[in-house]
Amino acid sequence: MGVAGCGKSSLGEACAQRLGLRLLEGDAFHSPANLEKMQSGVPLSDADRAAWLALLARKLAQPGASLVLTCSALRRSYRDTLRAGSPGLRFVFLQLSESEARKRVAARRGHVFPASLVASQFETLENPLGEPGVLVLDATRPLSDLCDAVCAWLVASVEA
Ligand SMILES: Nc1ncnc2c1ncn2[C@@H]1O[C@H](COP(=O)(O)OP(=O)(O)OP(=O)(O)O)[C@@H](O)[C@H]1O
Ligand SMILES: O=C(O)[C@H](O)[C@@H](O)[C@H](O)[C@H](O)CO
Repeated sequence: MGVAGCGKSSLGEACAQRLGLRLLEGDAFHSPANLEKMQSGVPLSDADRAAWLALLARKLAQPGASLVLTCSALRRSYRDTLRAGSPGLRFVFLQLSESEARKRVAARRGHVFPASLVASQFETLENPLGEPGVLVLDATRPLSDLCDAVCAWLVASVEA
């Protein structure tokens, strides 16, 4: 989880590969209306995100589902929607400054999400620190370090 550009897709893919889990790209499940809204520079509202989060929660809660999901999950209530049917769910929060996020998003070409929307991501973001099952990582660390940290955390929590 985290704002646009924090590295969810990059780290999600690396972890899924390392752990032999399926990767579910949350962004692939946005409705055409949501995609169009973001593309035209309008931030999504709670109402816009509700059906998307409910769909992702259902996917996570499918029996036998063992997967890595990339999802912005910016607010506590959004994370609680995802947790509802999946009590073992863990979140990795990739923490990045607004200026670094804007730089990363602006450097991407052909992506639906414009750099002008980065500020709204930070206005919506509620830091998950202190919620159950959360690992906070500095998103500027090298990808392989981040992947090591996630895997070590997961293994430790399974063994505990
Ligand atoms: N640990 C990292 N260090 C440096 N650059 C990174 C790191 N992780 C990702 N990036 C770069 O930052 C950009 C955004 O990464 P990525 O697409 O994985 O983020 P995201 O959170 O999935 O973004 P979005 O939700 O907007 O699709 C990419 O150009 C990627 O190569
Ligand atoms: O909740 C949201 O506002 C969205 O999920 C965004 O975070 C983007 O889809 C994503 O980051 C793509 O760049």
